[in-house]
Amino acid sequence: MDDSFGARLRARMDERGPLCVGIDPSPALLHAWELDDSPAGLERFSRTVVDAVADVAAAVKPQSAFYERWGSRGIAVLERTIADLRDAGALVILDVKRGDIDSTMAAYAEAYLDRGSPLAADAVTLSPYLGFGSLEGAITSAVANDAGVFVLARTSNPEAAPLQRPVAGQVLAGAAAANAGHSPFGPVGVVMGATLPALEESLDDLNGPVLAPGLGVQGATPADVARVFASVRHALLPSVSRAVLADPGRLRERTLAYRDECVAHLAAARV
Ligand SMILES: O=C(O)c1cc(=O)[nH]c(=O)n1[C@@H]1O[C@H](COP(=O)(O)O)[C@@H](O)[C@H]1O
Repeated sequence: MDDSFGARLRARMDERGPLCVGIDPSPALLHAWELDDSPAGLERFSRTVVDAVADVAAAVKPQSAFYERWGSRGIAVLERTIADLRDAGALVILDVKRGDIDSTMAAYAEAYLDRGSPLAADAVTLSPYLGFGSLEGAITSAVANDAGVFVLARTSNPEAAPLQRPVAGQVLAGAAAANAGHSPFGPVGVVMGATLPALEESLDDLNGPVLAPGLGVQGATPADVARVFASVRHALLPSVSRAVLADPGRLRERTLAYRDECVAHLAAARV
């Protein structure tokens, strides 16, 4: 059986639809949930999200920053959250946006991708701004561990374009080269913001998944995502955090609503 990240992700997307749900326990959301801003609050928040969405999302994406705020106690909660997600059958994309050079990058890969690590996820987000080649060790490690990486290409935030536009072609070419020959997807996904008004770069040769955060609070709708990413609809993972997390009583309902809207708009989208 093919146990690669690409095969596992493909199976989840076919089974559950394409939605990725973020776990972003910000101080504002902890407050809205009437939880303490504390490791105990983080843990309660994370467990509640895991219970509500782990079996309906294609992937779940914990945002490491909100756990790192609490130092070792926060990281301990993140470890348990990753374990809970895996026990519940969810694919975990750990959002850490790491990027560094040779042995340092290798240490990050060991922390987040090595099967034996307490923080091992199915995939991590990586930043390519030390050169796409600096990620090579992490990509090799991902393949060896049946894991994946998502490399920032065109992010959802408004200030990103002047820096990223000139180099996005290199990022996409590097990802496509690493994915060549893999089926159904290679190990290297890319991050393309759901808020992008249009695709300026072709994703036709990527042969990898496309993570598109920015649904909801950042302004993108399922219709926008379907319009912009119609050409790669089978590889698209739209991602939402705050718009689903805002109300603890409606987590599952909002997840299913976003998922169903994404499925419907993607199915109807014209290339
Ligand atoms: O890598 C990411 O997930 C990411 C990339 C990007 O371009 N934009 C972006 O918002 N994200 C992350 O996706 C989440 C978005 O959260 P919401 O705006 O609440 O849906 C945050 O954890 C961001 O760090």
